[in-house]
This record gives sequence, C-alpha cells and structure tokens, in this order.
Amino acid sequence: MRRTVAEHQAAVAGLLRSGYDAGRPEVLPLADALGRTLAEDVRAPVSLPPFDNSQMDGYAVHAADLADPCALVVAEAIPAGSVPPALERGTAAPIMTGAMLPPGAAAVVPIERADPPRFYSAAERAGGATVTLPRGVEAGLFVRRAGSDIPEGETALPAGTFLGPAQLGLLAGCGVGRVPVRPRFRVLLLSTGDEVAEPGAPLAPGTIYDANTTLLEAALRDAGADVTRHRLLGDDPAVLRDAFAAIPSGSTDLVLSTGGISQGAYEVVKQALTGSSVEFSSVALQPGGPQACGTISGVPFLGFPGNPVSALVSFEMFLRPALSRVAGSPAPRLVLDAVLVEDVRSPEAKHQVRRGLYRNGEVALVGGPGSHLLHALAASNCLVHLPEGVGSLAEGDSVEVTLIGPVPQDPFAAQDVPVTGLPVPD
Ligand SMILES: Nc1nc2c(c(=O)[nH]1)N[C@H]1C(S)=C(S)[C@@H](COP(=O)(O)OP(=O)(O)OC[C@H]3O[C@@H](n4cnc5c(N)ncnc54)[C@H](O)[C@@H]3O)O[C@H]1N2
Ligand code: MOO
Repeated sequence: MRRTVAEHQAAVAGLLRSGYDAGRPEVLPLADALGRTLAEDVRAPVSLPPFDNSQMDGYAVHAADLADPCALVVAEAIPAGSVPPALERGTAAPIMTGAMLPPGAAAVVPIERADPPRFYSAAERAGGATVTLPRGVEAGLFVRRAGSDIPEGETALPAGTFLGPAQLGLLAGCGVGRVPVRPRFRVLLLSTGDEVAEPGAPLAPGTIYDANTTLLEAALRDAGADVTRHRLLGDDPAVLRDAFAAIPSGSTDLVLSTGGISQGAYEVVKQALTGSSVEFSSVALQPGGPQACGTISGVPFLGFPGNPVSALVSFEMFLRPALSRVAGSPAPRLVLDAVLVEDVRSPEAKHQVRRGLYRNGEVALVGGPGSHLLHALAASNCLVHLPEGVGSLAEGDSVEVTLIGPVPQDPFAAQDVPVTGLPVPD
C-alpha cells in the first residue's frame, strides 16, 4: 500500500488514539509534573495577587493627599508579610515591594522620587519626620490590585495544558500543590535482526551494534513516554510471534519495533505478522519509507524501518506529533523557515528529510541523504524538509526545518541585537 506522509500521520494519530486512555489521571506533586499534561481544568483557589500590594519600595499615599502630598508625616513602615493599620490622611507610610497596601492608601510613590529619597530610621520616624512627594500622584500608581493576574475561582489552566516551568510556577503561585495529569504513554520497544548485537558485547563478523533501541528509547523518554525495552530479537518469525503473544494485555499503549519490514527475504516483522491486521505501507518519505501500522491482539503496533536515521525520522514525522496530539505531551517541535546555504537535489516523488545545522536563520546540510549516517545525524540540530514535488533547490532558497537540537549561540550576536526599549517594572 502506498501512502502520503499526511495519510500515514493521520493513521498513526488514529492508532494511538484507539489505544491510549487519557481518562485515568495520576495526581502528582508539582515537582514531578514537569513535561506532563493536565488531565482536568485547574481553577485558582486564591486570587493572584491575593491582596492589593505595592509594586515598589516607597511611600503609600492616602487617597485624599494625591493632589498635594507635601510634608506628610511619616507613619509606621510596612514590610512585606505584615497586615498594616489604616493610613491616616496627611501621613505617608514607608511600604516595601509586595507589602499589603493599608486601607485608605490609593498609590505608591517610589522612594527615589521622595524628598528625602531614603527611608527614615525608626527613631527618626518616632521624632516626627516628614516627607515630600511629587504633586499630582495618579490613583493606582504602582499598586498591584488583588486578582489583577487571575481572580479566585477562574480557570488557571485548562485540561490538556502542557506543563512547563511557567505553568507549574502559576500553579505554585496559586497554592496548588498537586495536579491531575494524564498518564504517561507506555511503549514496549523491540529491535529485530540476526545481525544486531548489544552495545558492549564483542562484535562478531557481519554484525552491527543495536543503535535503534537506545536512540528510540531516548527519543521516547525525551517526549515524556514510559519505555520498556524488550531484549533483542533475531530474524525468526516464530520467536517474534511468541514475543508478541507474551505481551500482557493492558500493559502497554504501543508496541514499537524496528527493522524487518521492507522487501528482503528475511523480513521478520512482516513474516511474523502475516495475516494480522497490521498494514505494511510504502510512505512517500525518505528516509522512513517502509512503515508498518496496525494492532496485534488489540494492542497498537508500529513498525519502523531498521536504518537508524529512518527510525528517528519516522519517530519525528509520525510518532512524536501523534503523541503531542493524543497524549498532549510532548510540546510540538518548533518548525522554522531557513535559508539554504547550498544547492540541494531531492527525489521529486518523495518528501525527503535531510539533516542539517540551523544557525542565524540559515541551514547547512550535514552528511548525505543516506539513512545509515548516524554520525552526521549526531552533528545536526534540525531536519530539513524537501517536500514532495520538489526536485532541487538552490542556495538562498527558503526551506522548512524542524528543530530537534540546540541552536549554537554566536558569542558576538548579542551585540547586534537592537535595544528596543528599557525594561518596564512589572
Ligand atoms: N529491494 C528493496 N530493498 C530495500 C528497500 C526497498 O524498497 N526495496 N527499502 C530500503 C529502505 S528505504 C529501508 S529504510 C530499509 C528498511 O529495511 P527494514 O525495515 O526491513 O530493516 P532491516 O532490513 O532489518 O535493516 C535495515 C538496515 O538497518 C540496520 N539495522 C537494523 N536494525 C538495527 C538496529 N537495531 N540498530 C542499528 N542498525 C540496524 C540493518 O543492519 C540494515 O542495514 O530497507 C531498504 N531495502
Ligand atoms: O526509507 Mo529508508 O528509511 O530510506 O532508508
């Protein structure tokens, strides 16, 4: 069966949806919820801020003194964390950033704008110190109103939100200690092939080390999945069938294999699954053309091709986006436009994915199109998309790239960044 990339993406997302039960939330402490997805709406149990407070270290001014705050008698200082008494007309209270605004106060004047521009000692205050503030203070100046960030009872985060540092910070700020998150997506990972050996063991003639299990396990864990590694399986279809039959029902959301799915005489996955509901397709993608997708005894199954780069490209093109759509995690990859720094050719009938190094809006290809080029893959930070219908592109043309690794920083670039304005206090 032949498929476009979009058709296979839809098939994989549909497959995952059929097997994954998002409705059995786990409740986790915030510290363990990074990278997870909210299972239910979370409402703010308190307003943020919980009370009117000062945005600056300065003087709290009474509403009646805003027009002409001259020679105000300095009242008791208000540190953050205290509950101040009401502010009397004709007085100004030294107030610290984050401290509760006293009843009667309508604005805060920063200490730098006061005369004198320093805080008095307790002894000076007791001696009747006065302060002069600029005329015409605007009501609400440097006051952070209760609930101005989020009012109590409002939805702080909706179900399906990906929990990064900012989202966890919001929940912590609202006093939420534990959150209901969707369960981790569970994957049983197995690699096939008589030629494949465990890294660390001696390498017999004609064999290669298993790169795929480690590569895919890392990719899946990085994407928030829970991974169980199966021992390496050879090229005997009966052994593989037994391995499939031994998977306890309900123990995994997906079985993922690599290798054994193309046109050879010993395609173990294909042979083991003959007559099953798994479909073997040729997707218009390179690398990652041969693909298997279906269910084994009701358990969703994907078969990726054996070449390591094909396995990673398959993961990035099909499985990772489906995990984002179905389980809510991981966050989708960043896709950018980049300028090619060289000419490139591509098979017109396929969507070719090259590996590249993206930096400063430009992309250079790393290595050739071959799907065995692990070293070049490790030196790249993006996938470069040469879509179906495109036979060649020239230096200076624009391409889409998917960032899969960190972008190197140019140590001198910061000097070129234009300064657009001064930071404004919150
Ligand atoms: N006559 C044809 N031959 C091939 C076709 C085709 O259309 N017609 N497709 C080619 C493409 S494209 C790919 S991709 C591969 C996919 O083959 P399989 O999925 O069946 O994978 P294997 O044949 O088992 O292995 C392919 C390649 O990858 C190496 N390999 C396998 N497992 C691992 C592992 N765990 N770690 C590292 N490397 C692994 C294996 O030794 C082979 O070199 O088929 C092409 N052939
Ligand atoms: O499709 Mo294969 O994955 O080119 O190498």
